[in-house]
Amino acid sequence: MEVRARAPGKIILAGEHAVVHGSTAVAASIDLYTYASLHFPSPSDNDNTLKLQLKDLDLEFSWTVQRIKDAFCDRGGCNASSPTSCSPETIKIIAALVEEQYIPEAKIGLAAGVTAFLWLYTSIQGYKPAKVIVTSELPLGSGLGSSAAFCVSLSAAFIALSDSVNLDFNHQGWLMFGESKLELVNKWAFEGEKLIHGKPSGIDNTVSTFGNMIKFRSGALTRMKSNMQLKMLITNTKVGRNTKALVASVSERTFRHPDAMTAVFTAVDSISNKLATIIESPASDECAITEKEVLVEELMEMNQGLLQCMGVSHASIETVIRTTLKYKLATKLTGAGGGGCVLTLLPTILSGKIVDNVIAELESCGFQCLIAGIGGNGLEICFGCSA
Ligand SMILES: Nc1ncnc2c1ncn2[C@@H]1O[C@H](COP(=O)(O)OP(=O)(O)O)[C@@H](O)[C@H]1O
Ligand SMILES: C[C@@](O)(CCOP(=O)(O)O)CC(=O)O
Ligand SMILES: [Mg+2]
Repeated sequence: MEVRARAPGKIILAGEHAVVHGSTAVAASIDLYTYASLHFPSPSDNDNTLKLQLKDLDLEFSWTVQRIKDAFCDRGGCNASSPTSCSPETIKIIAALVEEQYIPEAKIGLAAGVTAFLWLYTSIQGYKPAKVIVTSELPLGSGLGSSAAFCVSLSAAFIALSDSVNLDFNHQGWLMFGESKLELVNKWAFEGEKLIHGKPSGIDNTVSTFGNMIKFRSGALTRMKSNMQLKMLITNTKVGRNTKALVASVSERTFRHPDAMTAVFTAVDSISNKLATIIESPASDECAITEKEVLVEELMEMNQGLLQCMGVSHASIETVIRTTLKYKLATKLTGAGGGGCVLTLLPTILSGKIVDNVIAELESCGFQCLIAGIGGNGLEICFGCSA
């Protein structure tokens, strides 16, 4: 029995970081996915291990089921239908299981992902032997929500083959979960994100699960009906960073300057709400589209200024901003910042030649550019698609 799940990455159009502190944010899924497949060996395979293969990173981790049971002192039955947080004691147990595995020093950030994997698997599936294979089209640790897509795809694969679900295993091709299953996956994925991010807002796992474009505030999602075809250039500065550390640094700044930071978060909230209104409002003709794009650009610039106030910009991000400004284009960071990816709005009237020139100039600085499809489906699963 095998299932494959795929979960998209995301861009945050407005409101990152502030959303952790209760402000509104706007995010959209992108058509780059993380895939997780779950395969149970048959009894004749005589395989008593739990394996996690990170295929594109050329890494495999493996534990005997007995080793996991011993570590957890056989804590008893799992419960797929009731998402729970990993306690500090269990984090220590899992940390010991992760430490036993070889993770190259340069990729030590993966330890958080492997921790989330072990928590999600043992909580949803218990101590069954299995092989889990993960591949991803998303750059890791770059602001495109790879951590959330990882947690969503794993949770979905584990839930799809749990005893509590009734699915059509003969369905051909990609299949969407119903609303209640999506909510269950989203809750589990949030628990995984907590192990990777420390204090996530939940926006990344929510947009990865439900797809499309969403407005998100204090854990609640509003699905948006976009009336605007946004074309965004995504520039990866390739400067590595870690969301957990950046989220913590904003919290520390908020602790030191509560009044100023509250004002910053309030301003971001207004920007996100205004952006959502513009995106959702109908445009009657070409001119109105251009006017809307100018407003979006202005809001992106304002949001970027406030992200600078939060201390999460970076010299590489400023280079992208300066470069695109030469072409009169607006740019803001997306995700946690500190490097990672940056968004530039490509207005509809912009010629292909200019787009090529901007990309060439950015790539000559060592950055990587891509244009992704925005607002597609969220999580999907497939029974016949092997990894
Ligand atoms: N495909 C994957 N395999 C293993 N771990 C992953 C994978 N994708 C994400 N992760 C985990 O998520 C971390 C990156 O998350 P984060 O710092 O939030 O950046 P982002 O979510 O923007 O990519 C990685 O260091 C790793 O622990
Ligand atoms: C900074 C933040 O708003 C988004 C982080 O996104 P990413 O992990 O950098 O893709 C944190 C959060 O909302 O949980
Ligand atoms: Mg993340």
